[in-house]
Amino acid sequence: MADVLPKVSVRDVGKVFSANGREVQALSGISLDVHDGEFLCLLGPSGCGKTTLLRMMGGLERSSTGTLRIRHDDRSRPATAIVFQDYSVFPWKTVRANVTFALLQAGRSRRTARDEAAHWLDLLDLGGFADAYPETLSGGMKQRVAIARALAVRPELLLMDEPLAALDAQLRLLLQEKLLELWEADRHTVVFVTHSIDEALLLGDRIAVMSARPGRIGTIIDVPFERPRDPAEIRAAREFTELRERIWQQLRREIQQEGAR
Ligand SMILES: Nc1ncnc2c1ncn2[C@@H]1O[C@H](COP(=O)(O)OP(=O)(O)OP(=O)(O)O)[C@@H](O)[C@H]1O
Repeated sequence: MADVLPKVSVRDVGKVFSANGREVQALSGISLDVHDGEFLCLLGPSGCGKTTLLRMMGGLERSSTGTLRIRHDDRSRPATAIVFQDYSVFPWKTVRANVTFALLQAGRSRRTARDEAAHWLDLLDLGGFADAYPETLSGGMKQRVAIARALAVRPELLLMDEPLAALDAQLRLLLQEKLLELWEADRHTVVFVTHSIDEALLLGDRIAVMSARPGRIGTIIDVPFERPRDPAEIRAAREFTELRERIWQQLRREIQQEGAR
């Protein structure tokens, strides 16, 4: 009955870090399911453990308590791929080689890797920069390389940790729209960490709002906008404004509580 199991199943997960003889309880009692083909956003105050939870899903961190399971059905695809905030691309490789390398690692033949890399670079409007090195690119372009690389290997679960946070406001809007378009074309499972309520409302199917540290899942909001979404229409909708305010009030309380401790 693999098809009824969630893609990601998190049960009562806690995480304690030990640093400089001090223990930090980063997460506590996290339970959450992510379903096949769902775009789930994690939103929460700074330091509430969003990155920690995402890194656990990507196998980069172990939980201290509880269980976290990722359902991996198709062994020809990687279980996960991660896009970080800081444009983590190989600086010594060209744009094309960055993407081709990931595809070779994922088991593609050299020829298929080259063809698929070209396809993804075109989709991310990087076709004209295939032979450039990352240092010659803007932040937005570097991040598009990182996104192309992650999407190209077709992971069963794509994890994104504030991928647009370092971009300027206009570029961020453009890349949000690009991500929306690409995601709606094939609807793979995504967990996306963001600080932006607007971004979460535009992209997400559900938004998990976390409490201040130790992070817990506070509420989970179903985003009511139908797909495919038109960004301009969504941003202008009354429901968008109302939901944004509701989520902000909740975040505000969490941030104030954190500040009062
Ligand atoms: N390797 C580590 N060692 C010690 N403490 C850590 C480590 N990683 C994270 N922490 C602590 O765990 C808590 C959660 O950190 P995390 O980065 O997951 O939060 P976040 O919600 O992603 O924060 P932000 O929104 O600011 O990026 C913080 O208090 C952080 O200092």
